[in-house]
Amino acid sequence: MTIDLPLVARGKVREVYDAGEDRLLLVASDRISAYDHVLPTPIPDKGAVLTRLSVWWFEQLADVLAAHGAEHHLLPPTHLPAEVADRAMLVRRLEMAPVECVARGYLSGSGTVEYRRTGAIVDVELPAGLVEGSRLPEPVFTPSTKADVGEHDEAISFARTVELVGSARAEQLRELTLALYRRGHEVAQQAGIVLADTKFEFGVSGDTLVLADEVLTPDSSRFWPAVTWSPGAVQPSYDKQFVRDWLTSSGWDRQSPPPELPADVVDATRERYVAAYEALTGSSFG
Ligand SMILES: CCOC(=O)Cn1cc(-c2ncnc(N)c2C#N)cn1
Repeated sequence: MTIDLPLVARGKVREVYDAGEDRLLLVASDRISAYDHVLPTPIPDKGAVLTRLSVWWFEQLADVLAAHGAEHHLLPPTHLPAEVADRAMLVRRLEMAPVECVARGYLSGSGTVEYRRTGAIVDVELPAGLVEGSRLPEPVFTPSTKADVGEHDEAISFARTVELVGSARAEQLRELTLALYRRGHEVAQQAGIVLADTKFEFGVSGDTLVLADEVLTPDSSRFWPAVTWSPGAVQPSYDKQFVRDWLTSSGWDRQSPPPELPADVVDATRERYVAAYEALTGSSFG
């Protein structure tokens, strides 16, 4: 598949193309990553489901954005290249803020590692006695700087965020990130999904803050099934658990190139992405 546009950036599972006239084309692939590896077997429709979900969230979050004097970057889907139309977003090209805006409502992953080491996540103090999967008393803003391809983002303090974007913008990023997370968590809860944490990216257009990137997808967030939520262990992933369990049972050493997934794991995983979309939006994926 060749898109006749200049490639701007390539991530693990997505590409960004220059669509001209200050616009970009964000293309979500069917690739899936697990244990920091991109797997060789695509999940059919994953790119389309996650794109449709982002588009739906941009509409759902419009009131929260407006209440904070912010906008989003999505443009009407005109003239999308046919071969990627169902998994591409045409967006405004922005000056991107050099901060990954992470909101956490639960303790997990790198947050747990930091907490175990210091009782906090960088400069965000947390109460004693929390474990992997614990719900936090209040959602917290734990920004990070964008790492190079293949590296993990590095958590930074709010003071460092202020150095990077200025005080007023840093306050606005924190407030808006937490407001967007709260809305997402509320909607997800109704759908039987725990939105444990998420990462937003923002840009600016003139002096206006603009929500960019993909939004509240299982690739930018931790989705846990609500029915199995039980603090004290790594929580099952809503969408990737079949893949994780099969990779573990396959004996893969998590260092060498990962093995191909069997068809039943691919099918079950595709179904989880579709199920998440249909539970959140109330619409059939089709
Ligand atoms: C390959 C994956 O990398 C990314 O998506 C990160 N990224 C975001 C931009 C961007 N740059 C200007 N304006 C925007 N609206 C966006 C967006 N979204 C570029 N890379």
